[in-house]
Amino acid sequence: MRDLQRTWEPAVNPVRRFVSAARGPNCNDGSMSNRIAFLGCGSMNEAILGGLLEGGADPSDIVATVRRAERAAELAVRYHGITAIAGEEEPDNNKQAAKGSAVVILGVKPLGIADLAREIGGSLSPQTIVISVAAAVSLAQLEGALPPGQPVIRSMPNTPAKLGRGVVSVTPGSHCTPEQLQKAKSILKSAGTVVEVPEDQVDALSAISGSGPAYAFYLAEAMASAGVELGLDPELSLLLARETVAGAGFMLAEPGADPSALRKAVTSPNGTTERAIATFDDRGIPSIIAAGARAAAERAAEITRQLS
Ligand SMILES: NC(=O)C1=CN([C@@H]2O[C@H](COP(=O)(O)OP(=O)(O)OC[C@H]3O[C@@H](n4cnc5c(N)ncnc54)[C@H](O)[C@@H]3O)[C@@H](O)[C@H]2O)C=CC1
Ligand SMILES: O=C(O)[C@@H]1CCC=N1
Repeated sequence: MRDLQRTWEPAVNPVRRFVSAARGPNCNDGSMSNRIAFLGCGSMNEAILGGLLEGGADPSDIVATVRRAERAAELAVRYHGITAIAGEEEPDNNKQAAKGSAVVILGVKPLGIADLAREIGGSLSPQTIVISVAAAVSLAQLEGALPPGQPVIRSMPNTPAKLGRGVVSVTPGSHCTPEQLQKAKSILKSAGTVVEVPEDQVDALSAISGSGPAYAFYLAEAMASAGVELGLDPELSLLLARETVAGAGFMLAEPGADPSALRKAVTSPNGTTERAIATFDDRGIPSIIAAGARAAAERAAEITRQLS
């Protein structure tokens, strides 16, 4: 097998060069390497990768696979020292990355997960922990596509993982030992708060924390549009919306923060905020949000059925 440690220098020389691996597929003492493979490094896997590096992970322990060479170059420049391999250049990229990795994180779309799991099955060590971040792909579906006995964890992260502020759920499969679960948790905690949930709660969790960042961004978009409607300059309105949602997010991140108490602290009796919140209540915003979350969870269940 060729060395996995590669870097890119597109500003100077767009041609990939290979340098020697810091660690081989297995350490000399027979233990697994520390390598973590991100197979399918798009939005979600990149966010986790970024969080791990922010948390102090060694870039030479990280390998990422993608389809396009341009994307591999982008990742290798953004996260200096990692290895990024494009399938359009090396069709066995996923197998190369999986081989010798202690942890493999599957980050392709739900429909592609089983094919990817089957593709890499023969390259995994029996101890390699396979983590899937895909919505709707069940542990049974994952285990069915991997070699018998492979340790598997179903996870549902979210994109603030990139800043180490994500929420990452873990649900161990039937062959995952407590030590392997602990190892996965200790890796994922660089990406944010790790919670363990039973599998029958993953779709609900996904509808709140997995999709949730999009709801917060949607709120910021709506606030920015509302400001323009009230006559603000669009650039100023966007700035106000972004900084306000971000600032409120920081307040929510304080230990013990209570969203209801924080809201009340902004809402003077008979003041302006009270009028806005009353309008939101009249229009049924809480039930609209609940309906959206329910629709997200139902869609996850629908995809699971389609994959069976
Ligand atoms: N985006 C999000 O906020 C969240 C996404 N997820 C899950 O993460 C998974 C990925 O979603 P996104 O990152 O949003 O999608 P994405 O499209 O941004 O990323 C998928 C990446 O996989 C690559 N890819 C596809 N097939 C490949 C293959 N055979 N080999 C190597 N690379 C391949 C694509 O080129 C792309 O870069 C999905 O299963 C989704 O359910 C879970 C939680 C949140
Ligand atoms: O929209 C999706 O399907 C993924 C799963 C949770 C967030 N994004």
